[in-house]
Amino acid sequence: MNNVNSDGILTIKNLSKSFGGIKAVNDLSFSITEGHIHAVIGPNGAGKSTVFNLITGVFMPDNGEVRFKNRNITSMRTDHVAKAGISRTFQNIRLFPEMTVFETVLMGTYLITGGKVFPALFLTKNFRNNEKAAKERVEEILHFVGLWDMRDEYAAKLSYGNQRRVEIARALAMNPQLLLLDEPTAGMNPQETKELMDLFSLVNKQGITILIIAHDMNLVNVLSDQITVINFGEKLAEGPPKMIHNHPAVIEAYMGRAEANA
Ligand SMILES: Nc1ncnc2c1ncn2[C@@H]1O[C@H](COP(=O)(O)OP(=O)(O)OP(=O)(O)O)[C@@H](O)[C@H]1O
Repeated sequence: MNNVNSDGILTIKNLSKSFGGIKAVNDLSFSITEGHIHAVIGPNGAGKSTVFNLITGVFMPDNGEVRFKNRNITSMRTDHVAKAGISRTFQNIRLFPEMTVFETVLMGTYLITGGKVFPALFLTKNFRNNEKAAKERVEEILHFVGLWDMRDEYAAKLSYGNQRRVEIARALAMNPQLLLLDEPTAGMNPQETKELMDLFSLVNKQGITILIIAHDMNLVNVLSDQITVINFGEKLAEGPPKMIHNHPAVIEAYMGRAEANA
């Protein structure tokens, strides 16, 4: 189970993390191929969000390694992980109530502008050039995600589906090579889900590799190239959607023993 392709854009090797007595992630290894949409699925409490938090430096692993583009990023600070080229959205949408859509996405470009106080205060030429480039980038992204007409509205007042788009736009503003999406369609209606799936495909076609956590089997079956199934923090199965869909251990873990036997 722990054989991993170490040529992937992101490789996790023997990763473990416990909280008290709970092994949230247990000796987990997998690798994501550049350009793929890779899904991580599993029942509630399986350890999916913990994996994201270990990749992005929110938690330090007890054991194991995270490599991004052949660079060891294990336990790297979250802002350094973002600068290295990994950005993410959260399971619970995190938006500032007093910021417009444009301002929120502009925040994501601080990696381009540097976000430094001195040049901002004295409006240095460099700062103005960076600021102009950042605003142009935000405009481009807002058109891309379909939010340009809502740019001056408060982000937190938009529909749930559009709030999620703002989060995705903010993540894209950081120019990621790898985008991590933690249950991006949770709480969405079928129409919003369909539209977001189309958006993820478009993002992927721009050359951005995607790692997505999802509960919705249909979503991952349609969207992903590869699926890693985890349960109790361990890898249960891995493969393309067709293989995972019919995997008895996955059906049992994911949908319950009764359905597996039906
Ligand atoms: N900060 C924490 N402190 C203590 N326990 C935690 C913490 N984060 C996660 N856990 C525990 O680790 C286990 C894995 O949780 P995690 O949130 O990673 O699972 P998940 O697969 O993302 O679940 P869900 O699908 O419900 O979001 C759970 O038992 C959870 O209670």
